[in-house]
Amino acid sequence: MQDLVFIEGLKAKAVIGVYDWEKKIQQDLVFDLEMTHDNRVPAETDDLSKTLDYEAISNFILDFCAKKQFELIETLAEKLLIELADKFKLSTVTLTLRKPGAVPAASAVGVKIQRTF
Ligand SMILES: Nc1nc2c(c(=O)[nH]1)N=C([C@H](O)[C@@H](O)CO)CN2
Repeated sequence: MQDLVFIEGLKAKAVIGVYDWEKKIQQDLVFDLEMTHDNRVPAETDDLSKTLDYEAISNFILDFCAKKQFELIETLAEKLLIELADKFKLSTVTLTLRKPGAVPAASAVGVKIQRTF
């Protein structure tokens, strides 16, 4: 198994959706991320700068959601990963993005994507 740094259940607010009423409100989104990283290097040096800082990455996602607006969660997921990969030098990332309120009969709906940069 490859080493990972992960973030689970990160809750963000965003203006997101295809319908007119959705463009006037903020809705909940929930992010799970798995990012491959060789964790032996930070473990040997005990140095935050040698790892993927899950706090900085979480804050980047919250800020991205607060500032950007899209119709599809697919678009948000794709554009977010491109910016995250550039800023944090990510290798392979798996992102699960849930929109919990979208289908009341479902506990959650969303998308899952994996990209290698
Ligand atoms: N695959 C997707 N399907 C749907 C999306 C989406 O972003 N991706 N969005 C909507 C609406 O915005 C919906 O969330 C409103 O409740 C419908 N289907």
